Amino acid sequence: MTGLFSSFSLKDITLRNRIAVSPMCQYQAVDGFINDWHSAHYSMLARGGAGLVVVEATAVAPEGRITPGDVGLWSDEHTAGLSSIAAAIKTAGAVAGIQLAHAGRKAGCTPPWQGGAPLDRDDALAWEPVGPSAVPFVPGNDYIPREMTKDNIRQTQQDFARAAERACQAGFQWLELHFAHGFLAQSFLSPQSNTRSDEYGGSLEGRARFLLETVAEVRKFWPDNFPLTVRLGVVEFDDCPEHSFSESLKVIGWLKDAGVDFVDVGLSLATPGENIPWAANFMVPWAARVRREKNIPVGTSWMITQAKEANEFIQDGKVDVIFFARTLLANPHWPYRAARELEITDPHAVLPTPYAYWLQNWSE
Ligand SMILES: C=C(C(=O)O)c1ccccc1
Repeated sequence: MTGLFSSFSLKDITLRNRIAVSPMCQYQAVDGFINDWHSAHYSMLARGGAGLVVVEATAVAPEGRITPGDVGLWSDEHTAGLSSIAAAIKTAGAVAGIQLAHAGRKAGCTPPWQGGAPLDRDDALAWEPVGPSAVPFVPGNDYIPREMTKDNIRQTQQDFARAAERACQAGFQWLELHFAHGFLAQSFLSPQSNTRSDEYGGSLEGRARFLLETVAEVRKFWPDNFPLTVRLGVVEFDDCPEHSFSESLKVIGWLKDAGVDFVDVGLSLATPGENIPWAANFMVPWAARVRREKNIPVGTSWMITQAKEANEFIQDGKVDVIFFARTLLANPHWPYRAARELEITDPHAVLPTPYAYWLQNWSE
């Protein structure tokens, strides 16, 4: 019976259940390197019973970091640390995934708990952001990205490809390209941020070109038998969400043709003024439409917290995998709680043996 605790196979990879740890930036790295924080963080989440653990937005270039504390994979030297994370995730029984990112015009900021604003220009850690056009994320703000040249574009696409190659070398088996949240790829797609008049702007084909060319380059280095996925902001909640959604459906068709196997349906966040309809499960209907209209497996996230609802979304064929973020931060053993609530046979078995043994006959 399909449900939250049924397996999910894509290419040669099988998830033990439909619960994914959503990539969640920790902003604890130094020069992109993994440290004890990440080791404990990802081991904790992987031992909680999820089927897939996706490592946080990992920068493909130093200037693509959201903050100086972002994890990086722009250098061969980063591979060893991430390989230990991939190994820990797989040892715990989950599939190891990683999200590759470039924050574009949203790069070079402080972590959200320090305000999330751009670093002071005289901060030794600061750098100039880049983007499709010299259009700031905050209208009228003087934190203006440098417009990328075509050489810059090609270099960034190669950065994604080489980072994908390193991710495979590190042992990851699920790759997510971060094409959402107003970061670089999303900012090429959105006419709010891309005012280019060359082949990387203007028409939808032009605005999607960076995404499609990046997928084509990554496809050369990421094994065909492992899932190549994207997190894509599919809707801009402006005065006509259906317009951006219809564009996104076309782009998803092109991405599928280019070799994308799965879409993690996300938010655009291309501009600060979006009127996001925050509510429980509010992205599920959008994900279900993508799945139905483009015949591609999907996942989604945002304010999904209830096991019975999540189970129904899978059973009803609305989504294939659910990406949980704060639900799992709040309780890393949430999958075990969900298994009990859904009355799965041997719910304790979602946990590693040393935990499962002591919980097999336990009740509160
Ligand atoms: C740091 C983020 C990411 O990696 O996507 C993010 C950005 C905006 C909202 C939620 C998460």
